[in-house]
This record gives sequence, structure tokens and C-alpha cells, in this order.
Amino acid sequence: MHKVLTLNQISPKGLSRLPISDYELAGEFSAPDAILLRSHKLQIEEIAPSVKAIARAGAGTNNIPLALCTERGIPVFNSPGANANAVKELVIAGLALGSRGILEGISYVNTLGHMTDAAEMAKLLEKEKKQFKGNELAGRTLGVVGLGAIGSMIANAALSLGMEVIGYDPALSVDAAWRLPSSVKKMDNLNSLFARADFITLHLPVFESTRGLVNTDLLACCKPGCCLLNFAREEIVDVSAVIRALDNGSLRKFITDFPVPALIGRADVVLMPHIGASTDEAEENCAIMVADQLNDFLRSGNIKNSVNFPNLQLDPSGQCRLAIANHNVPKILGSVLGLLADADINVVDMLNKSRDEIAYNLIDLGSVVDSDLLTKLRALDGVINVRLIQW
Ligand SMILES: NC(=O)c1ccc[n+]([C@@H]2O[C@H](COP(=O)([O-])OP(=O)(O)OC[C@H]3O[C@@H](n4cnc5c(N)ncnc54)[C@H](O)[C@@H]3O)[C@@H](O)[C@H]2O)c1
Ligand SMILES: O=C(O)[C@H](O)COP(=O)(O)O
Repeated sequence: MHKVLTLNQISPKGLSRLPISDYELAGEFSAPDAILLRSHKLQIEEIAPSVKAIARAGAGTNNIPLALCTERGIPVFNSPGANANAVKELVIAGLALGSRGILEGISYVNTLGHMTDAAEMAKLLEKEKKQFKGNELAGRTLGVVGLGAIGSMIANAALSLGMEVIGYDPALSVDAAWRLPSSVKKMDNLNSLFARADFITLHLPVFESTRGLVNTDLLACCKPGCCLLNFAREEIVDVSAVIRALDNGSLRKFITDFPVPALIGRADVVLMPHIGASTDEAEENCAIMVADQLNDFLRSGNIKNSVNFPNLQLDPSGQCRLAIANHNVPKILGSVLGLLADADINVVDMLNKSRDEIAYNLIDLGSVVDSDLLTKLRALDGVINVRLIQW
């Protein structure tokens, strides 16, 4: 029975992929096998020594102490692309809010609750609606920063709205490049993107290198009247710099899914409560994807969509499997195989892959491993953890 600690509201459709015959799910466990979460900011002390995997139902994993997980040989999974459509749709709504007097018009209409005569109200609205005139998106330039799952969907949607699309992504994957229409113009640097775009939308992860990326210097490059949208992460934008840019007119509007107190009450800011991925569909997609990945890992050691471990899949064979995480240095695999050979255990199949400082091995064996041998394997220099999976 695997114990899974759930630290956020996870879609029941995803949880149902972890059958009650094999899984216990709860919001509290002293020694869970895995943690399943969304945006909960996971503290180091919440990761018990028993934890073998952490699954994030969503895209961003900046709420998880990744370096520590890697050090402890814990793979962290996410659900790439599973909520991208939800974010795309909200960004399109954000573009409309940034170009038309929608919110201002709605607020105005809501001040007219004292009126009783419909004809009189209609006359007043026809007179006042000029205050809420906006501009069309067609013909405007959208700058997309980060052209991954979300950015590429937004680029496509914006093109179909008649916008020009320019993009910047210094780490674009081959798959992401294939998804991008050729009419998206690739910019060599952020400064040129900021200088050309009427709307700029951010869709990159927060890393040390992207923290505060949108700062005073970059905002100084903005085309006057530009509208900035941040549906990526709070930390990517220096909010004080944004407030100065709004005050001096280099930015016309800031639309964000990450409110902070200093932004509240401004007419030139639209704040949403981190609802980019809050649709039934996105929540289900994310939960199903990570639950399946977690189930596969706990049952067979296979890894798919990990952000810190190599991906690898091996069909089960033999009597049992060893799943071994070790430091990515020479001779460790040799020592493991040496111990198995000394114990006269035949390797039926195996797969070894590495990613940065981590190496991970699936080794299928012709006979069962006893606890003495497991202890010896775990004690090998450079081995981080060893899991025995019985078929
Ligand atoms: N508001 C929400 O609810 C919500 C929902 C989903 C994702 N997000 C955020 O959006 C981010 C992107 O999500 P995704 O699914 O598109 O991820 P993704 O991994 O598919 O795409 C991210 C892209 O950013 C690029 N990138 C990395 N560093 C960059 C840099 N310095 N400049 C420009 N591009 C850079 C990568 O190469 C990649 O193509 C997530 O990491 C998460 O923080 C927010
Ligand atoms: O990175 C993500 O996937 C989003 O920020 C969604 O976060 P949530 O699952 O807490 O809505």
C-alpha cells in the first residue's frame, strides 16, 4: 500500500487513477511514500525521509525545494502542457481587458443601481459610452516571452485574432519550435521585443536567472502605451519598476495573475487571484497526468516528465527490479553490478540514464534480492537510494 500525502485540492478524476486497492490518500501522514500537490509552498521539513517522489499537478515547480530533492534522490514530476489551454484562454481575456474599456464600463453600469427607468438608462449609457472606447487587437503586435506550451498556444491564438506576433525564448526546445507557426518573428533579445510590442505576455519559468527579469532597464525599452501581462510568476517582474513605469507612462496597463498589496486599487492594473489554471478541465488534465506518472514510478520505477531526473521507461521482466539513484560519477554502476554478480544474481534487463548530477538505473533481475544485499547496495559510495520493486 502506497501512502500519498495530498497538500492541495486535487481533482478527484486524477486521484481516482490511484486505486484504493493500492493507495491511501490523506492530507496528513507521518511517513508518506509520495507527495501530491499544486501551489503549496513545500517546506524542507515537510519532506519526510520516507518520501520517494513528489508530483506537482501543474507546470511551475518553484514551490518545491528542487535542489534538496535531487540531493536526496527524489524525482519531482510535473504535468507539462496540461493546463496550457486554460492559461491561453485567460490571457486572451487579459488582452481584451487591456485593449477595451470592459472593466471600466462594467463598473460604471454597476453605479446606476438607483435608476428605475430603462429608457432613461439606455439614453444615459449611449451618451456616456464614449468614455469606454478602446482599440482592436487586430493589427497590434504581441510580444511573447517564453514560447513553450503556453506561449506557443497564445502565439497561435493571437495570430488568428489578426495580431502580429514576435517572440523571445533563448532555450526553445525542438518540439516547441515545431509547434510555432513560421509567422512568429523570433527576437534576438528582450530589449528589442519590449521596444516593438504593444502587448507583452510572459510565459517563462522562474529560475534564479529569470527572477526580476522585467526590471527598470527593460521597462525603459517599452513602446509608450504598452500593456504588460504576467501570467507566469510574481518573481519574474520587479513590481516597483512596474509601478514607476505605469506612473511615468511607459506602461499603460499591467495585467497579472499575481497580485501584491502595492498594486491594489490602481485603475491601470488588473489583478486576478492566480486563476490561470483554475478550470475543471485543466485541473483534471494536470491531476490525471501526474497521478499516472506517480503510479508508474511507484509501481515500476519508470520516470516520465520529471524536472530533475532523467526520463526512462523499461518494460518489466525477471523476478524483481532495482531502482537506483546515484551520483552521476564513474564506477558506481560497476560496483552495483559487481555486488549482484558476487551474489550470483543474473541481470535480465537494465537501463541507465543521467541528468546533470543524477544518474538513475532500472535493473531487472532473474532472482530475488535479500535484505543483506540491499543493505550492501545502499552502502555503496555514491549510491543515493535503492528501491526493490517486486513483481
Ligand atoms: N498563472 C497560472 O496559473 C499558470 C499556469 C501554468 C503555468 N504558469 C507558469 O507559466 C510558466 C510557463 O508554463 P509552460 O507550461 O508554458 O512551460 P514550458 O516549460 O512549456 O515553457 C516555458 C518556456 O520558457 C522558456 N524560457 C526559459 N527561460 C527563458 C528566458 N529567460 N526567457 C524567455 N523564455 C525562457 C523555455 O525555453 C520554455 O520554452 C510555468 O513555469 C509557470 O510558472 C502559470
Ligand atoms: O504552474 C502552474 O501550473 C500554475 O501556476 C497553476 O497553479 P495551481 O495548480 O495552483 O492553480
